[in-house]
Amino acid sequence: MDIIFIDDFRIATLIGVYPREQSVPQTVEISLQIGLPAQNAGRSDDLRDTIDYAAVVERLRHELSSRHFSLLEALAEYIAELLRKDFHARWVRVSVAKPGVMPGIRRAGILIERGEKEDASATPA
Ligand SMILES: Nc1nc2c(c(=O)[nH]1)N=C([C@H](O)[C@@H](O)CO)CN2
Repeated sequence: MDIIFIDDFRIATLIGVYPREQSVPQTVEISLQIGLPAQNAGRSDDLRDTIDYAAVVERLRHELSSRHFSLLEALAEYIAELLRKDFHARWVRVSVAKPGVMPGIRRAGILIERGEKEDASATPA
């Protein structure tokens, strides 16, 4: 399995359980690991054989500009599902965090993994 990663994508969105959080956007930090079959693009050197990380970022910008989630868990689940269904990721690790959410805490968040990490198509070395 090859893993595309996007680290600390910072974006403002409506997120939170409290009333104020439903009208004032907050910054969240999103990190993604996106697993796909090994070596295809490495061998072909063709963007069509992989997942375009720029397309992922643009899609998330679009989605998060028009949605509200109460929990970070729900946002992470939404992103994981989108990556698996629309980008055909085999396995994803999604972390979503709120920076500075409480005094003395750098950030708090959630990390989820979805899909199969084993690469059934991998040939033994
Ligand atoms: N497990 C979670 N706990 C909390 C969340 C969350 O998304 N997942 N959210 C909040 C509030 O929205 C908080 O961020 C406001 O400071 C509290 N706990």
